[in-house]
Amino acid sequence: MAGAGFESLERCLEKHLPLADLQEVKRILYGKETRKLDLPSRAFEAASKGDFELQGYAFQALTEQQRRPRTVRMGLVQNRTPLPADTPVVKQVTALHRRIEAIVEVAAMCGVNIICFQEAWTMPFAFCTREKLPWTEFAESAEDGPTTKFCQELARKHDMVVVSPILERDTEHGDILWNTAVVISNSGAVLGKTRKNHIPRVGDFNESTYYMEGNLGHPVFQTQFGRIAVNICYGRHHPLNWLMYSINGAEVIFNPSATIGVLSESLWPIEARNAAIANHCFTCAINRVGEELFPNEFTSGDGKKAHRDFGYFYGSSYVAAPDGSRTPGLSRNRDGLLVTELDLNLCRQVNDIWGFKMTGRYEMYARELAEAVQPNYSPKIVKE
Ligand SMILES: NC(=O)NCCC(=O)O
Repeated sequence: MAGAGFESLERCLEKHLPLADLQEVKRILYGKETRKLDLPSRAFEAASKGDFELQGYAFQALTEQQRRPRTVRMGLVQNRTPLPADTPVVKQVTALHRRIEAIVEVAAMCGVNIICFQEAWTMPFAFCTREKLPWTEFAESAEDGPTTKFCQELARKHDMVVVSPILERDTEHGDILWNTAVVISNSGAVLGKTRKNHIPRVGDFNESTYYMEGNLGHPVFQTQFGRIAVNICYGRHHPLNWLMYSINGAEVIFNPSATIGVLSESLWPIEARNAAIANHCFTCAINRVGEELFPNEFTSGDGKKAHRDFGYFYGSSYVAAPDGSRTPGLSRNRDGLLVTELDLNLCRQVNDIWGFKMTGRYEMYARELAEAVQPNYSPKIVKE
């Protein structure tokens, strides 16, 4: 399994394919070509100084007679945890705040309207350990914890909507933990929060020791820059999860994630992209980067030796559009900011062509699913 040595699929194709073949391969693998965004040179300079990658692409929609283009810029941030996992908790959180602050500065130079960070961005992805302290100390209030306050400052300063996925401690309800994304308006107000609906129990991703399946359903947030939703990590394997955000009107669905190569790298380019196609919306898939080493060994319940690392988080964040086109991914091995310009009018334009909302037969599925979840249901198998 490739680690940091393999930079990205795109670089590999560009390096090895003759130009004519490369164009055809990209047409088939990536759909209609996204235009490179002309981002300010000072943004590239700041990114290079801050040692993170900066890429920018634009998706086009057709010009309409009665609606003006609804052009907005999204920022996706992928990053390593800058300090070792055994550093004191507050130091780690502060280092992450400083890192993200620098990346958001560059996003602001690039005119980003909505920015989203990776899943549980204020901490190492410690859920594999199944230990409680110190990891549960990374949990914070979604409404007024230090990270939310930090993001409110960013939102106000840069007139930017901030999507901040954190480990939430809900002091109003028994001090319990949730895997939550806080959505902060560009005014600086907390617009609301959404919780991870599907919790993995796969190998080291056995997260149910910490929090249970979200209880907030599928909220969509009306922002000044479009209607957004957040489908956290493992939720991307569940087509109905994407569907419900889309039914509630999401035009852009973020998928902040933490996932490793050995488990999901071949699924990664497919799932969020397929969700964009199936639901006539944009999807933004974000993954963390690098290896995280924990102080104590843990096992994965698979008979293999105990280990202290999780595997390789392969980055590769990308955006997919309702017409099936997608940006190249950020690299597998560097912190990065992906800036994309979207015309949200594309959602309805593609809906009018393919008509999945119209042909979806939701009433039939609602009826059949309502029957199928009954304890006395017997599957409709026709036998001789
Ligand atoms: N964080 C998380 O839900 N990871 C699960 C692994 C995956 O969905 O690829």
